[in-house]
Amino acid sequence: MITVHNLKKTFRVHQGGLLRGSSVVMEAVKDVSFSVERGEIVGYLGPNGAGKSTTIKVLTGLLVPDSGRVEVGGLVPWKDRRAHVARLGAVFGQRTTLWWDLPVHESLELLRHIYRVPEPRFRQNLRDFTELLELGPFLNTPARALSLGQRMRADLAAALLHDPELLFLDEPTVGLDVVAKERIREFIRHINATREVTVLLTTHDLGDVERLARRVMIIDHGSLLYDGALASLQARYGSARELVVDFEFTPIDPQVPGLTLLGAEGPRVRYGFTGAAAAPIARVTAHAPVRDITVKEPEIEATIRRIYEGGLLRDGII
Ligand SMILES: Nc1ncnc2c1ncn2[C@@H]1O[C@H](COP(=O)(O)OP(=O)(O)OP(=O)(O)O)[C@@H](O)[C@H]1O
Repeated sequence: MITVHNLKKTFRVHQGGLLRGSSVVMEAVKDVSFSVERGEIVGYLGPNGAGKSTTIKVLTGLLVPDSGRVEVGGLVPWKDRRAHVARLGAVFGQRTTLWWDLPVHESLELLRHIYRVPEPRFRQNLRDFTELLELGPFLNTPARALSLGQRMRADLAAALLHDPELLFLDEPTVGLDVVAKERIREFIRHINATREVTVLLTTHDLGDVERLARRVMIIDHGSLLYDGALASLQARYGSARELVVDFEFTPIDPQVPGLTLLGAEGPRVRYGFTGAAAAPIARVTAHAPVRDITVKEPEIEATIRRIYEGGLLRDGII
């Protein structure tokens, strides 16, 4: 579906004013290669300024790269712009594609004309999305009067009305409460499963990634640092699992052979371990009488932070 080979995009950045100042070349995307299969949901992650939007803009045909080969569904985005755009949809959490003063259904009608969606297909899609996204109560409301969650749902419908094969989602749940986030994620999963829509998801919300994407790509300073399963990222770069033990009494010596002591506060002691929990639990219970034990999994958030901060994957470590 998507093939990107040695993609490079630079910007000339002016310093000290356009007329007199000098300019430097900023390498937003350095040498990025990846491919995405039809029907995949891929999380595209990276800290601010990493190069995510630049990649997406090239993929949508908005920017022409300096060099590299890019094909989406057999088309070169910036060359076959019209045909390309007809096959993709996009939702940007931070802004809307709806007309601000028009009732939602009129925006959708306008998009039907722009994308030349056949009338029966439009009706069917509108029916489906109205039901799945519960658009009914606000189809007659202008976009400016929608809540953020309603606006996001209307934007998703707008992006999918013309049956795109590929969907770009940029922060699709930003600013929403947990219930609204979950509803949007459920819908994305649904259209991916039932319509085989390929999804490229850029987000800072790792909940989106955990719930939607099995595969993640991580970019930083314009270079791809990781491309693979979310699960292996966690297994390879996540911190250790944690055993939180409440002993019956404050142990005289909280050290347990084979476990890493992370901290002790009265009878509550935390240990780090890797692998299965059974053996560490047996060790702890043999050490002193135990009242309660919980296992804390390392958070994906912490793993990704470690990668950004430590440059863990840079310099050929992967
Ligand atoms: N039009 C432009 N002119 C000059 N520099 C740009 C332009 N667009 C992006 N850049 C620079 O390129 C780098 C990559 O930016 P990009 O917007 O792709 O990052 P990002 O990963 O999408 O970040 P964010 O998460 O903040 O959206 C940044 O240093 C940015 O300042």
